[in-house]
Amino acid sequence: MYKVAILGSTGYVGEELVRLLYNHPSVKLTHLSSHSYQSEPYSKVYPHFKDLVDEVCIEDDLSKIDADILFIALPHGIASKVVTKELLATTKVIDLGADFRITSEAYDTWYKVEHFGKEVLEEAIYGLCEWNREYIQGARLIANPGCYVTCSLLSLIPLIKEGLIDTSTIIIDAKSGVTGAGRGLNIGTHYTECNESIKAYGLTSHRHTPEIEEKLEAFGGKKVTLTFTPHLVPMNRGILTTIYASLKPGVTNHEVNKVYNTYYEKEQFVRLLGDTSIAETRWVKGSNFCDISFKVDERTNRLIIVSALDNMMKGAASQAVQNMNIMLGLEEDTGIHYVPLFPA
Ligand SMILES: NC(=O)C1=CN([C@@H]2O[C@H](COP(=O)(O)OP(=O)(O)OC[C@H]3O[C@@H](n4cnc5c(N)ncnc54)[C@H](OP(=O)(O)O)[C@@H]3O)[C@@H](O)[C@H]2O)C=CC1
Ligand SMILES: CC(=O)N[C@@H](CCC(=O)OP(=O)(O)O)C(=O)O
Repeated sequence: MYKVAILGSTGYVGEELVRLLYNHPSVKLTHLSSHSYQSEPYSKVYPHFKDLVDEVCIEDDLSKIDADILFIALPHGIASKVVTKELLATTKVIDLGADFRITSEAYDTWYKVEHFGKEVLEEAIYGLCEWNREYIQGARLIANPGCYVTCSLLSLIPLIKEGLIDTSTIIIDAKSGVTGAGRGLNIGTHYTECNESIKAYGLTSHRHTPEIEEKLEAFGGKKVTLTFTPHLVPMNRGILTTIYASLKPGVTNHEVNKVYNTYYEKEQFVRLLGDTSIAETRWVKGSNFCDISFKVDERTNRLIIVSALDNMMKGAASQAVQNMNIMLGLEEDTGIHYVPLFPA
């Protein structure tokens, strides 16, 4: 049994990690950290864990944590202080925040907080499992991708890699459930402020933009500058990305289908709906699936890709566990092969 610690265990992503790892056959949850709930039983913070996870939350003092694997589910800006070469010498780390996902230059520009871990940043491996397995296997530090980013990258990388779309025309119109904003109090996610309304935010400035562009270039092989506009939707979970791009001359529906199949046919967590049904957040809730659908608009010569995943699962916690499974040489679907929850 591998010993696992979680920093930020009381946040939404931390809670999802606890749920998944509690059921994971190869790990034992040994340290659940919290600032606000120190010395409180975890099941008091989240009563659905009663009689299941009653362990007491501890402070996030790493000198008191002896774990084989450390998940960090803290707001960005903290992990870069916590992760050191000394820590990595004894512990595999999976960070679910943004601190190790992008170059330090992009981080400085878009996050505007000091990065304290530049010495370890260069050894971080980007944990987009379907595209980076080979490197994840030997990694000591994983940067788990962002939720909007996972949905966007899985949809776009094959098409860019195979030159099917004009990379100067990409527009990602994305929607997120409210859990995407975390559990902390925030006026924008107060019930009366977000219910019965849909709003766009972060126009031209959302922090996932550089992550999407950087990784499309890394995995797709072409420099991309795109428009990314996220929206907050009054639902608990889910990411839906509707992506528009002009097709290169002569590219047909058949070719798009073929390319997706080439890359994802054998991927158990990417489900291809082709152009026969359209991806929806409800069909992936509580699962590690990313559903991808598309339609060629022959009138405008534009491709429209609609993809969905659960922001707390494939967009965060279950992808992090998938990364852990790869790092440890376990079956990749161990503890994360859930049928989506419906109705939810
Ligand atoms: N929500 C989502 O869908 C996704 C989130 N992420 C990323 O995962 C990370 C966690 O997100 P999420 O769970 O949503 O956020 P939450 O706000 O729900 O949880 C954050 C956690 O960190 C602790 N915390 C807050 N501030 C501090 C601080 N200053 N120092 C130490 N601990 C602190 C909080 O609890 P306590 O006070 O008990 O310590 C809480 O446990 C973030 O980096 C986020 O960007 C990534 C993908 C998707
Ligand atoms: C709805 C909402 O507010 N979503 C968050 C993104 C989710 C998140 O936590 O960001 P990372 O994936 O980078 O960690 C936002 O737009 O900032």
